[in-house]
Order: sequence, then structure tokens, then C-alpha cells
Amino acid sequence: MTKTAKIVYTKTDEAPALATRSFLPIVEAFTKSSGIVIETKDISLAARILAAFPDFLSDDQKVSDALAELGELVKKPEANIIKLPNISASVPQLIAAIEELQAKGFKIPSYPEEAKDDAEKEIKLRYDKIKGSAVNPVLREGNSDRRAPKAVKNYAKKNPHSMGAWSPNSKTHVSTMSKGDFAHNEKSVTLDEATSINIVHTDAKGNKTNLKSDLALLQGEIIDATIMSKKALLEFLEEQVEDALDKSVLFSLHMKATMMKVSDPIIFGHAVRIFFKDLFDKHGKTFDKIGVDVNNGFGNLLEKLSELPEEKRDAIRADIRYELTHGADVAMVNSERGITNLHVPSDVIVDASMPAMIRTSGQMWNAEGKLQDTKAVIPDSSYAGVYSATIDFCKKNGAFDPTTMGTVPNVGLMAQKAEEYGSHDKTFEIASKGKVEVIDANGKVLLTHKVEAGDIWRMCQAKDAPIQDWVKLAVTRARASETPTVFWLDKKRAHDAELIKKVNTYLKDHDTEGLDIRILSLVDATNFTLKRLKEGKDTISVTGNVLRDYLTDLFPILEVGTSAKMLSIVPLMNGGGLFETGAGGSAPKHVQQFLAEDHLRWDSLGEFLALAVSLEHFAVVNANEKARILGETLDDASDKLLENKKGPSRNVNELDNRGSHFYLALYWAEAIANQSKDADLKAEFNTIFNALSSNEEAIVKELIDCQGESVNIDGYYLPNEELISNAMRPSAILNSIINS
Ligand SMILES: NC(=O)C1=CN([C@@H]2O[C@H](COP(=O)(O)OP(=O)(O)OC[C@H]3O[C@@H](n4cnc5c(N)ncnc54)[C@H](OP(=O)(O)O)[C@@H]3O)[C@@H](O)[C@H]2O)C=CC1
Ligand SMILES: O=C(O)CCC(=O)C(=O)O
Ligand SMILES: [Mg+2]
Repeated sequence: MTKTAKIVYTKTDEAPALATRSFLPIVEAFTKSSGIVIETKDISLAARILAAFPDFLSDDQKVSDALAELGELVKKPEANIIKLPNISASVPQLIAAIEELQAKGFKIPSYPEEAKDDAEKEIKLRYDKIKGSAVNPVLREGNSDRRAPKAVKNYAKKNPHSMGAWSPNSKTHVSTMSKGDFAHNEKSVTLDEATSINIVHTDAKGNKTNLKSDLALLQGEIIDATIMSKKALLEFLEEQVEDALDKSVLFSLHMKATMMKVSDPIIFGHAVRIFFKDLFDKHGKTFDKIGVDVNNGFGNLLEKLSELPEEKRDAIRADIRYELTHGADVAMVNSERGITNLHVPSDVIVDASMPAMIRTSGQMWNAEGKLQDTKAVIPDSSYAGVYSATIDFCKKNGAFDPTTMGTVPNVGLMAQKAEEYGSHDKTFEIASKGKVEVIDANGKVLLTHKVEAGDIWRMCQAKDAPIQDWVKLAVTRARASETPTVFWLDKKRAHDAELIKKVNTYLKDHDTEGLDIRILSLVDATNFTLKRLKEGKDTISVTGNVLRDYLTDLFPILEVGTSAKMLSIVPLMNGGGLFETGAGGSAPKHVQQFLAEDHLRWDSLGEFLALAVSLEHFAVVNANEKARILGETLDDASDKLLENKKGPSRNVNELDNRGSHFYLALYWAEAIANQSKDADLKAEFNTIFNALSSNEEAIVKELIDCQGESVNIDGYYLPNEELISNAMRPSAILNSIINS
């Protein structure tokens, strides 16, 4: 065993970071005697901000750039990382985090929304690297393998989550563009040889601007470029607002402004301006004057209003109220606080928001706090078909039944910033009419598009090695579970057509004898999969990066109630392992509940599953038998936790996240004490198990009695370590057992 063998545990944000304060001490205590070092790396939004501004901080305030360190580690075979969900910050969140840090004495600069000089531009550049989905793409040096473990499926079958009924008369539908969008303008090529490209904009007068220079590309790489036409987008959005009004359904916009951090905020901004068209027609000049930027949501406008004289401000507020009552109904994020779907681009994120809606009879909350049928607006049509096909299926066949439905594991092309999710550094809002070309080192034009001012142009890459690895992973999963396997690729889409050629080539590298592997277009794949799902049959989805994200929330939320219970593995291409904890996010509303009533309903099951696989990986790489036993027994403990229903409840004064950690510890200790492969572990954990089990009642009482009052942890993005640790470890008895 090498001395440096370790498991790296990420410290992140919000609910998962709260849970870490309770669970990590248990993990450390349980693994200590087995030669496993657990190292934490702080990649929270606050830590990432501080790491970017050492020149503004005193020596004792400086933090290392943990994300960059992990970015190096994932390329090495020894990588073994537990990755918890982190905040992908929208601009309002970024600003809130900066303000909190400034208030805590960190003299970092404010976010320059409109950078005026070179110094501000440089600061903005640093912040823009932290913005949005800045963590996962750095760590994901491998493809994605996400599935619901058998125990989780069985649990859901026996204990189905609520599932809203679907009526054939539901007015809910998806609206997406039929022309002018990314899907319809896509062009794609596969490179015969390595080259380096420039992306060049030429305006109507022939003036050239390099949007990007000397981007190195590899042989065999698929590149594609496309545009979202501003004109087509605005027309589409206007029609949808009108149609929502006509049909009396909620207008609801579903974007991925976090991951698609350049394109989607622009689209979001257009949607806000079109939804509040009369307001912008009347007050647009005023809004410009006070620097309103609704790409950061309608909330930005509301905040900036405070800069106006009272009279003017009140007049505008009255106009807003008028539009909200007389215009189309808008879906609400929080009807009590008047927060609409259009307030903050990170409040409604398509991967989680569409399945939540489908689970709720296709309805969302309206301003009165009642459920209402909805128009889900997903402007680009590349992937919207999944949701419209699913909604049509539910209208026709009724809601899915968790007690009988099958499962849809996913193998996703993700490595090395594949496809759209790696495109933000090659996405541009076009300044003027002309053309954009991708030109190789020999001056050959690879891709070209005519553009108008305001169009969004973007280029994506998918490298050959990750594609080969992805095909291999798909065949491995197909073989391991003997399940029909579908590549969701549409030969009519330019990018997919290139990808299909590679899939057909690389499938030949593997023994596929007896396997059912097909390539189907997105809508055919959806219908094929849904029909089987309803019949209780399983189907592996093999998809690109965006569908990986969408489907691994959609199916888990329908099947097991949440994607938090997914096994989410990233086998790194250089041999290491990245073990993600579930497929969901950082659940901000769980923090609100925790702060209000000291009850954390976050379910760490995904973390237990991830740790078990991480321990198994550790055992193999380091020939450490104890680690193998710890991993196996941890899985046994998770099974028992499910069986005995010791997951966190949603309601205060019942078992919460901390209580579920206690039970996990109890069952884990029991399973280790019960094994007979390692006598030392058996003896050690016999003592621990006895201590935990004889104090069960007292510990659970402490973990429930502490609830009910509000909690102060002094901050949201950088809470006080001592306060948070005390809050998350309220049982003196449990602490003394774990600490000893
Ligand atoms: N891997 C990552 O790092 C990811 C990060 N994110 C980031 O997370 C933030 C929030 O994203 P959002 O789209 O709201 O998605 P979330 O997955 O955080 O939230 C959606 C809902 O899912 C349920 N949920 C999620 N995780 C758990 C859990 N462990 N236990 C119980 N319920 C859970 C909750 O629903 P309910 O309360 O109804 O049970 C929650 O409100 C954003 O900043 C986003 O970018 C998002 C996805 C992945
Ligand atoms: O990194 C992010 O912003 C979100 C990631 C995500 O949603 C996923 O991987 O499922
Ligand atoms: Mg997701």
C-alpha cells in the first residue's frame, strides 16, 4: 500500500455541506484503523471566490485553489474523490456570496457587472470563471455511469413516493422552436487531422474580428457550430406569452443558465423582456439608465428600482402589478414571497424542474399558491422532445406507477467537457450582421454561419478518446445487466450523424454478441423507453452530455422520487474514480427549512452509495482488504437503512439527516462486527456497535429534541465552522462514541 493512498472528500455548499459536518466525522472514525486517509478539499462557492483573489487578502485569509488541485488529481490514476453537489452560481448568487465575504472582512472586489476599465475587466474575468457550472466540468475527466441500485428500486416499489395523476385533458404542454434555433442551424464535421482553429466574425463591411484564436483540436474530434437566431427567438417567445394567456396556462421558462452560462442567461433575458413587454416599452430607457440587466433575472430589475426616486419607483411597481395581473399567468417559485419563475435564472433549472412538474400532474404553482396546468417553454428544440413525448405519454397512459415501473440507467458522454456543456468559452452574442467562420490552420473554412446582431453563435467539441471510452462503458453496462441498450442519437441532427458513425465503428471493438443495442432518434428512444418503463422493463439510455443531465433527473425522480438516491460514478479515463453523491443538486430549500426549524431533510443516501464504491475502488487500487470490507458492509448498512425506513423525513421533530447518519453508523458498525474476514475490524466494531446500539434511544432523542427552533450558523456561503458543526452534531452521546 502506498503511503499517500487517500480518499478526497469535497466540502461544498448548502444542504450537502451541512450534511458533511455530521457524516464526515463518522467516516473518518470508521476508516481510521484501515489505513485510509480522508482528506477534505473545500470547493464551496466561498472558497472558490477566495482562492481567486489572493492579492486582495491578508496572509491568514488566503486559501489554496482546491478546485485546480483536484483538476490535476483527476488526471492521475490514484484519484479517488467523493464529490458532493455544489452551487453553480448565477450572478445574483455570486453577488450575494461576495457581499457576505466582504461583510466578514475579506477585502475582495465587488462584481463589476459592467466592467469600465482594464482593472475591472480583469476582475470580472476572474469572477466569470467561478460563475455557473464551474466545478463539475473540471472534475469530470471521465464519462458518466448513473443508475438506481437494486435496493433503492425495491424500496421505492414497496414505499412509493407520491405521484400526481395525469388527466388526458391536461392543458400542459412543452413549447419549443420549430425554426431558427440551435437545433435547426447545427453544422458538424469530424477532423481528419489535428489542427488549430480561429473563430472569425466578418461584418457586412468585411471587417474581421477574432472571437477566439488558436484553439487546438485533436484528430478525430467532432466539432459543431450553430446559432440561435434572435429574431426567431423573440417571435417565438411573443407567441408563447400570448398563447399562455389564451389557454389560461402558466407561462414557465425552463433553462440551464448555470451550465450554459453564456447562452442561456441571454435567452432568459429575452424571455423576461418579452413577458414584461409593455413595461419595457414604457420604461426601457429608465431601466437602461439604472443599469438593469434582466439576463440575471427579473429580480435584478426589482432590485435596481431602489435607485430611483420614490415616485418613479412606485409608478413602475404599479405597472408591474398591472402586468402581472392582466398578462399571462406566470409559474411561481415561491408564491408566498411573490417570486416568479422569471426572477432568478438559477431558481428553475430544466433538469430538475421538468421532472418535478411531470411528477406533479404536469402542474406548477400559480400566484395564488394553487397548482395549474403549464406551458413549459424550452426555446431550443434540441432536447425538448423528451419532455413533450413524456407529457404526451402521461396524458395517454396516466402517471407512472413507482410500484411497478422499470428503471432507466444512463451511460453519458461527459468526459473532457463534451458537447454543449463545454461550449461556454466558444459561445458569443453576435455584435453585428455578417458571418461567423471556423477556420483551420491551413485557412480552410470548416464551418460557416450567416449571423445577425444579437444572434447567439456557439461551437461544441467532442473528442475521440472520450467517445471510445463511452461506447466501451455502454457495452460494459449492457453486458453487466443484460439490459436492452439505446443510443439516443438522431441521424437527422448534424452532430449526432457524426457521432453515429463513430458509435458504429467503435461498437466493433467490443463483443456485442447477444446484446440488444440500438440507435434511435430522441423521440423514438423516449417512446421506446417509456413504453417499456410502464411495463416494468429496464432500458439503458446511452446519451450525450445534455441528455445525460436531463435523463438522470427525469427517470430517477419518476422512479424513486429523487435523483439523490442514484449511484453516480465517473470512471476517470486515467484509471481513477470520481464518485458523485446522487445526481441532484444542493437543494437550497432544504437549507431554508433547516435554518427555520433545525430539521434537515437532505437525504445522504447517494453519499453512502458513493462512499461504498469509493472504498471498493480504494481496496482494488491499494490492495487493501480492510477497505473492501468497509465498502461491502457500508452497502449492507445502506440496504438496512432503507429496509428499516431510517431515511430523513420531511417534517420537523422527526428523524432528519443527522438521525439517518446515526442509523447508518449503527448498521455499518453492526455489519462490520458481523463479518468474519477481518478479526481486528470485528473486535473494534463490536465495541462501537455495542456502544451505539445500547444508546440508540437516548441518541435519537437528542437528535429529535434539538429540533423545532431556528438555527444561526452565521452565514450562508461561509457559515461559522463551530456553529455549523455544533448544529450538525447535537448529540453529545453520539459525539463521544464517534470521537473515541
Ligand atoms: N452535482 C452537482 O454539483 C449539481 C449541482 N446542482 C446545483 O444545485 C443547485 C440547486 O439546483 P436545483 O436544480 O434546484 O436542484 P436540486 O437537486 O438541488 O433540487 C431539486 C429538488 O430535489 C430534491 N432533492 C435534491 N437532492 C436531494 C437530497 N439529497 N435529498 C432529498 N431531496 C433532494 C429536493 O426536492 P424536495 O425538497 O421536493 O424533496 C430539491 O428541492 C444549483 O446551484 C445547481 O446548479 C444541481 C445539480 C447537480
Ligand atoms: O454542474 C452543474 O451545474 C449541474 C450538474 C448537473 O445537473 C448534473 O450533472 O446532473
Ligand atoms: Mg442534473
